[in-house]
Amino acid sequence: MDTVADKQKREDSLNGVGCSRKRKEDARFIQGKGNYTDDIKMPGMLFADMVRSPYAHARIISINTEKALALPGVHAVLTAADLKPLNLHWMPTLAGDVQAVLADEKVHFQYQEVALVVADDRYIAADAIDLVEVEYEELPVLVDPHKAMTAEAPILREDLVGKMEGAHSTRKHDNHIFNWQAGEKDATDRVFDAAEVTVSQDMVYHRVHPCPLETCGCVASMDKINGKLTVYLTSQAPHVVRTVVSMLSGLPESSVRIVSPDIGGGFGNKVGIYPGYVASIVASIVLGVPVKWVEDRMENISTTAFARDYHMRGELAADSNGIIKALRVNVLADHGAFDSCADPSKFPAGFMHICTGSYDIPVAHLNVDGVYTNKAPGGVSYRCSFRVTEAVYVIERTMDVLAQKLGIDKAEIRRRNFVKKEQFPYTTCLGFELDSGDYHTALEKVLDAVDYKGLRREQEEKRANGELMGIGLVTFTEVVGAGPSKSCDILGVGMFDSAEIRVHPTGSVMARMGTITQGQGHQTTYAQIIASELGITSDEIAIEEGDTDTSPYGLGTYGSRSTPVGGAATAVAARKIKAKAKKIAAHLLEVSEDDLEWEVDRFKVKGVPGQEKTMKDIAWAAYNNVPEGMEPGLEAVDYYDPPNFTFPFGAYLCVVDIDKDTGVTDIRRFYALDDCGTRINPMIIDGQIHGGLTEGYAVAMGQEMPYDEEGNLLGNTLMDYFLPTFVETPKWETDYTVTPSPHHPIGAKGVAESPHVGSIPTFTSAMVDAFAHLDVTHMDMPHNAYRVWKQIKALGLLDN
Ligand code: PCD
Ligand SMILES: [Cu+]
Repeated sequence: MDTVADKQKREDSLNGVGCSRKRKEDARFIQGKGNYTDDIKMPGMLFADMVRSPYAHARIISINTEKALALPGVHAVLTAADLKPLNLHWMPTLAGDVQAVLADEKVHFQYQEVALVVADDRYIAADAIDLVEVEYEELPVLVDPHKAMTAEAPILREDLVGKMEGAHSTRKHDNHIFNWQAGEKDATDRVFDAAEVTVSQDMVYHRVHPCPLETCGCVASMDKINGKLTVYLTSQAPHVVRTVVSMLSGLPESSVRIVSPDIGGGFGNKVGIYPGYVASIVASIVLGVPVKWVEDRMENISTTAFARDYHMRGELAADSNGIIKALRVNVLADHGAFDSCADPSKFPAGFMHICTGSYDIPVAHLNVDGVYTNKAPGGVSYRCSFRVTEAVYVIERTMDVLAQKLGIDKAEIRRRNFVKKEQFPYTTCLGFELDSGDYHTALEKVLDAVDYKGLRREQEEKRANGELMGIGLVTFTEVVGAGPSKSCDILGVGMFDSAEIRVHPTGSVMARMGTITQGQGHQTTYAQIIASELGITSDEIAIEEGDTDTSPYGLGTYGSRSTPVGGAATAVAARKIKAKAKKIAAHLLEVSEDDLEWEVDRFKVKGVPGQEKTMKDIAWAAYNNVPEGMEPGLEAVDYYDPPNFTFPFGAYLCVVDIDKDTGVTDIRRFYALDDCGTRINPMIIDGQIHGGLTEGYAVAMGQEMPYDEEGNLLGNTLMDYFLPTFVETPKWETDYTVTPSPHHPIGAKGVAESPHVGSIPTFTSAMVDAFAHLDVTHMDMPHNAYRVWKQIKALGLLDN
């Protein structure tokens, strides 16, 4: 007998969408049984290490490898001269520039790759590094991006001199990379000229570095007998790497296999292709044996994929009630020595034009100039969808400045300017179509939860006592899920993603995706989507990603795109299977398809109790009893090209107490409300939010990549570079609302980046708020105790 209880029981046993299922992958991780790139061992494998430049800008006069080659155990030392005949001494970047694989005549940043040593083991390779003699002639160094386009600036990229047509625009100077604009300049300027109130705030979004626990590395293995190149690589985008390797090497894609094994965190650091990978592949081809190259922590921090380094000015025009009339944003982007930003091809400034935020802004103009400096290349989206972090920072900071100028409360000014629930889908004046949102509800929920009015009263009392307490508030909108192929591609490949699902005769499932988990728990959550769609329990569904020989082509995992794109492909592929299953069920039950209805895990004949076939029955029949003319088997592939991005949002509030004598900050409270539409696994979402908030805290309060005037990076170890541990990390409070995406098959939006994107301006907002009564409108990050103390001192607040 079917009862409601029975149905519920079957539903629960699926562990499908909405269930806080424990992470399947944790069983191996917590037992030390993960399989990372450095765990890969192959017969005859050699080890590589990199000779790097001590100078930020210098000409290479000569490289002498003799002594290094004479060291017992050393097999080869590769330099640009060895790569040149193969035309591999330079490689194309995702941003349409080129980057030296091994320095060719010149070094452009400190620690740049100069030569690769290959030896019997890592220790010998490291000893041989010291024996490679490189003679340099130092050149003037350019560190300050503001000086890059001046007449006195040294020219960095001699390979580009005279080439004034860049990949994205005409170049105005030899150190200029591109100019990129969005919106309407004249119309915006006119509104500013006539506005009742305007504000303008300069801010530096400092250079930081995503810091995954596992550094970058690879094992390259050229099998000369079979002509097959296999590379184990800690990559967030293995299929793209395969395409690029094939294009560079001339090997057919079918002869290249890229495998991303377990990944110890990505955070955007593992999207790009680094010189070490190319050099290791060449070494394996030359030597005919597998070559392993794994960088150390210092190499990782100093040379791979920095993030941010945006020097921004945010301007708002408004009326005296704080209603925004126009937004103007100007950016000077420091891209380092080569433009290797990881952005979709047509977006040299990523999705910076989401800088209209959650607000109904009639007109805006965004201007971005990218320049070269003598710093490491990168420009990756460190837990953000391509410059969304920067965009949210500039609008949220400028909103606060406007509120302060008008004496309107931060919450109130946001309330007045929000895009309203009934305005969705809402097209921003810079061109994004926000799919869904309910900003007012989210904000009010947070204000109630923390007793905002009470906090403001407390702050007033504290101020009267000379104490420093700040309240930060941010209401953000992100753009994630790159993206519709019509607007987004990487090297010409559209940014769809894929899923391939096979249901076996006994009803268990093997599914493969074009994305790749780095700790997000995809093996757990994709199974939940399939479970709900097909009525098969999650535990019987195996998920595999990351091997280009077996998984369908996909663009990878970054920019919180796995759920919006890969998750959608998964649901659609499952629905294709379900449609076939329905035909088989109709055949088995000898009724028409129209007579069937779906219930949890089975098709039932409407109105005839007991006449039903479960997915398990159908799976078995798919391999021995299908309707006349139907092919056997039960599987489907879907390549999903999303119609739009998804726009998750949130409201974050932070309370800080600052010690007046030391500048030490205590994050007393941090309340984060996120809306990512349909929630697949609430526990994983909570974990993702904790992780993102912690990384946001790191960026806002401590992480930085300071360079001295000679281009020396000061602080490239974890002694200097702030990686918060359990000890420093504040306590996070999380909350949610659910506003599904109308165009996503299950209504889900991405979530993993939101906490990072949303929290960083919240910390700054709180820090500034502590000093707002003293007319401070902005403080640049990182808000470490020393910098805060200097601010306190400058304001004359110290007693002695
Ligand atoms: N609605 C919803 C959404 C979501 N989810 C979940 O959560 C996660 C996430 O998701 P997403 O948002 O979609 O994302 P993805 O794509 O997957 O991922 C990516 C991200 O992720 C994050 N997180 C993490 N975690 C970990 N552990 N590790 C890592 O590394 C990482 N990284 C980071 C980053 S940075 Mo970039 O790359 O920068 O752009 S971006 C990023 C997964 O699992 C999923 O399923 C759910 O449940 N629901
Ligand atoms: Cu970004």
